[in-house]
Amino acid sequence: MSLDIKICGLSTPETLDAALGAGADLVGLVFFAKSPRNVTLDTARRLAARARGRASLVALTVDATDAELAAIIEKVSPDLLQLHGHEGPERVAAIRARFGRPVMKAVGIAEAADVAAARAYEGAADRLLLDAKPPRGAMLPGGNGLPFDWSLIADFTPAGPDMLDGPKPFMLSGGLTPETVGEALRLTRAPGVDVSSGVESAPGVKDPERIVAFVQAARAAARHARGIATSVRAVSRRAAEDMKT
Ligand SMILES: O=C(O)c1ccccc1N[C@@H]1O[C@H](COP(=O)(O)O)[C@@H](O)[C@H]1O
Repeated sequence: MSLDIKICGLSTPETLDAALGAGADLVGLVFFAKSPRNVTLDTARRLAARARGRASLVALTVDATDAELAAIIEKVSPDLLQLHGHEGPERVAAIRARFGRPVMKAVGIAEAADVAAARAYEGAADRLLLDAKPPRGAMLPGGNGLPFDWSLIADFTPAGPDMLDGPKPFMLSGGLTPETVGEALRLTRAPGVDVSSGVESAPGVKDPERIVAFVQAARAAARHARGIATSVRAVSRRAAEDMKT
């Protein structure tokens, strides 16, 4: 099954182990001082060593300087850089070229124009993260536990029998929870999902049970979608064969 699941904002060995044990594909560490999930470089280095080879390690930064990114790469060696600030397409492309790591650019979505604006990053970033826009005056540009109107991105993944087998151009985030991720996947057919607040008992405090519940709910929804895609593929094949005879 090719759904990618990312658990973000992990800051302790216990909760990292819960995510890895549940089968998360990506685990995220936050490098942003204002966040309750912020980790120091030393903590990050220890967590990275624990996760290496078991899941892709993501370093989340917000308008980081080259010097800050260089320090993260030297100490933590993440597999993917998540850029969650105001980085424009040129800055994203420059970071990707300079540091030689894949880059996922987060784009806030509140209306159709934001979806169009996200397309501007498609050549510069390896992947997009379609997230809710932060509310006015919010301290954090993400990790606010707020969903956006998923119907805005209903066309981002092409419908059809191959919808789960193609490249993974984006992940969906913003207020996802174990209770809502199935519906989010059904409506958006997103090839990846990312969660932080929705698997916490308090801001910055991850709940191992909710992490497991989230991964299980997302996998169940993906299996269901896979079943539908397989049926569609079989029907298409039969129709094509009927046309030949
Ligand atoms: O989690 C944070 O503290 C954070 C800080 C700064 C930028 C982004 C942050 N989190 C990311 O936001 C999305 C959505 O999170 P949530 O599930 O709505 O809480 C996710 O990618 C987090 O990694």
